[in-house]
Amino acid sequence: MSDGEEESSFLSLPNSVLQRHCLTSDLSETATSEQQQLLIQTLQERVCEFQARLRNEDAAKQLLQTRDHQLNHDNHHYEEHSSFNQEPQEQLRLNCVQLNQAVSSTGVRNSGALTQRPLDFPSTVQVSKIHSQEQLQKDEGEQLALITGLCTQVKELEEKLVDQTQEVERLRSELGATDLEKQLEVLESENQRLKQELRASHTQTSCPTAHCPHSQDVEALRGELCRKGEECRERERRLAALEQQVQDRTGVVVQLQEQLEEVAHHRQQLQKQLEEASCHRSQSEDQLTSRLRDAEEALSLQAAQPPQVKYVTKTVEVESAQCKQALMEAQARNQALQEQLCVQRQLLRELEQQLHESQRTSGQLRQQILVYEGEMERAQGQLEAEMQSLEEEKNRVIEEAFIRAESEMKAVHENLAGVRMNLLTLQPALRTLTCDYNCLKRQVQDFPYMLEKAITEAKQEICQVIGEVSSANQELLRKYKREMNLRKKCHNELVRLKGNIRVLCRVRPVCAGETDAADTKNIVTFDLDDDAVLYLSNKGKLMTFELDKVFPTQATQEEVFQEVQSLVTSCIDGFNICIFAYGQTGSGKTYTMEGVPEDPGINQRALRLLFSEVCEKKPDWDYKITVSMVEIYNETLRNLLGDNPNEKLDIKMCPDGSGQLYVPGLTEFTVESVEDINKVFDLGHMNRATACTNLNEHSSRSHALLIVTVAGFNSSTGHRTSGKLNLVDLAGSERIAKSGAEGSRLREAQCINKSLSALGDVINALRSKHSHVPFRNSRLTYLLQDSLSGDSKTLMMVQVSPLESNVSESVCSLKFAQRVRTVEIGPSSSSRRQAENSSTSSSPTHDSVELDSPPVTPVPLPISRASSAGSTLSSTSKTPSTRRRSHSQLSADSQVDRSSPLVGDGGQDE
Ligand SMILES: Nc1ncnc2c1ncn2[C@@H]1O[C@H](COP(=O)(O)OP(=O)(O)OP(=O)(O)O)[C@@H](O)[C@H]1O
Repeated sequence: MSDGEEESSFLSLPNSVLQRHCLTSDLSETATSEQQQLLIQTLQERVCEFQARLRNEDAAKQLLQTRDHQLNHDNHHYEEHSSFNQEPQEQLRLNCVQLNQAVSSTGVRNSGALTQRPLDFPSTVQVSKIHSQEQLQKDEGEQLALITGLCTQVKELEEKLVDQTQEVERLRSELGATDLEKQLEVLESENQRLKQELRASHTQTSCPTAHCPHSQDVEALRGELCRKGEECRERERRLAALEQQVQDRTGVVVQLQEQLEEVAHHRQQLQKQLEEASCHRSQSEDQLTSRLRDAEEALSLQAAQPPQVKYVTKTVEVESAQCKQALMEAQARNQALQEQLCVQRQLLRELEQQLHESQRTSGQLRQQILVYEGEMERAQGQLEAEMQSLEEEKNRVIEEAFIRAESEMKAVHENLAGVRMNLLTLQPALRTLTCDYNCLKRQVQDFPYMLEKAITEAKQEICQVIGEVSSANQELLRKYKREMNLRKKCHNELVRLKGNIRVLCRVRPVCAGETDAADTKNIVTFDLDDDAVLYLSNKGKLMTFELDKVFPTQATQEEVFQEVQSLVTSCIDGFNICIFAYGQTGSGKTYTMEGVPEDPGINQRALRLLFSEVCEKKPDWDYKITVSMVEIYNETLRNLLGDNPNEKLDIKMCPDGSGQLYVPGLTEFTVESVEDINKVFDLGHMNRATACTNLNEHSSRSHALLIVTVAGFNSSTGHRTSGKLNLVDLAGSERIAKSGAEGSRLREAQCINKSLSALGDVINALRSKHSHVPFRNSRLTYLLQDSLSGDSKTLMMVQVSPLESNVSESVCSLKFAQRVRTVEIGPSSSSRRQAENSSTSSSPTHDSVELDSPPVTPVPLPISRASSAGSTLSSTSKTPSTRRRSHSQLSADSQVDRSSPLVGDGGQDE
């Protein structure tokens, strides 16, 4: 049997019962219709009552929707304010929203189910049988179990929410007050305290700190400290922001919790209402059941009573019309009730469909709840992991900051201790400095007065010292002049003692090309004990020659120059000097005078010595050195430094009537260095070479003169000096008979012999004090007139060849040299010089006159002719000497021994 059939039978039960009663008894039918009416009224009242409850449930549903909307709004607000751990929070928020929606929908649907359930009971009460009632009770129990399960889940979710809230609170409390944070706070407070101490110490020691060696360290540490403080403050700000976020989220969670509590409370109210409705339904059910039972009992009692046929028949007969009418009406009402019952059945079926849908929705919601729970657990796990990592990160950062702050604090402490120590050590120094400063301040205040006083005293002292120095300077200058004159005189005397005419001899070595020849036997020997003696082996006889000095073959250019440099120095003092190189051709005259580039001779060394001497006398003396080069060939005078080397020069007398000679057109070059000398020598050699076809032969047949003039001026004394150094490379002295010359060679030889003979005559005349000195017999003596007369000094370097083939010429040269030497330094002359020395010492007046007199400027080129023009010796020796004597200087020439005539071998050829 189906449910519809059961319900139909159940609903039709009263009618069948009534019909049966109507057939059996009119009383029972009347009672049944009244009961049915009462039942119908009761059912109608219950329907109205459940409709009112349905409206209440709709109102509750709207209230729940409103709260859901508020929850969504709060969740949205929570989402907007969430910035910490965005992803897990977002997930949590979505889960909460879904959960809330699920709870809301579940609540709504449950409430809907609950609101629909009371409608079931009247229908069930009216139409179901006992087993149908049990089925309904079973369904109701399932729904109640479902609601209870949902409530349990809601409670669990609430508990989880509470747990999460507590966890958040715990984390927030941990964030706010961990040990590390406490340590950090302690460190920060300690940091602040140290900063204040450091600031105070810095304020107290602002001045000493400027000199503190650790000030830079302190400044650096202070900067580091400020930086760390900034970091701490930044972290504090971040921590405060995190706390603020946590507080905000906590507030949101609390709000959500409150809303959930409200929802739960409302749900509990609804549940109570549901329970009340269930209770009320069960009561109504019980009442209906009892009434039905009473009605059945009444029917059974009525059926059990003996039938009263008569009365009934009568009654039926009497009341049949009325009963029929009532029956019709009852049937009509029954029909209406059946229609209503059909409607209610239809409604019941719809409600059952809704119940099924609600059950299906509940299953889906359960699954969603499970899904949400899983997601919530996962989100919670992620949140816990994130919180754990954040916690670890926070602890690590705090530990690092703590360690760093500790080390920095230690360093700051150490530096502070150092600063304190420095302060302690600086304080005494500061006191000392203060005392020194005060002392210096007083000194500075007194300084102007002291300075003025000191300046005045210094001025006086300086004036006094200047006066003393000036007088001492004058005295020194006077002494200097006296000493200079004395030195000159001494030097002059030394040179004079050596002889005004000195004769040296130099023997050249055997040259490389001469060693293989047959006549290369060395005929010259020397005395090892006496460097003035030379032995010459001539045809088996050993001839001895004594000269002033003999240079052996191995003598160097420097050694030779050592012997002549005193004469060069005399030139600076204003004396005229003549240095001759005499000897046969190839005996080494040019080598001695000019030398070779790598080993220069007397000419260049003399000029170098002049330069060095002149430099030493600066700045008192200012010297000018000029150079001329002249060649005399065949009694012709040629200017070797001029533009035209073939131009012939002449010796003329000055037109001013002074009687001095000069050489018009003679070129002079001022030289100041060795480079100038080399240039002049190169120019002279070049001009000499252009005027001849064979330079070697030409040089052998001509005299070469290098005339050096040294003019000095003393700016201190105003004195002037002028000396002339004549360096003469004479032509070869070999005899014509031996050379066998003819023609031009014969003329050359005649000119050479003439000039050499004239030189011998001049020296002889000077020696003999002849009234006439034949200077004009040759161009050579005429040109050297002023350098051969007076107190001039002459050095004759006799060059000798060591070869046997040249022995006769060597003998002639040596005899000539020895006679020249004899003229000056004969025994009588030496004794006279000694006597002169003794007379010098015994004649102070004469000596004082000589010593105190400055050197007289000798007659420069142009050459004075006064001596040669003089007819007597006195006049000859007088002219230059007189000039010197006019400057209180006596001529040594007056002491010359005139006993030995100079008519030697040099004139043998004539
Ligand atoms: N002391 C010496 N040491 C080395 N070589 C020397 C020396 N003297 C001369 N000679 C050499 O002897 C040679 C002849 O010398 P030098 O030309 O100087 O003679 P001279 O007398 O000037 O001849 P002339 O009258 O022809 O000019 C040269 O080659 C020179 O180098």
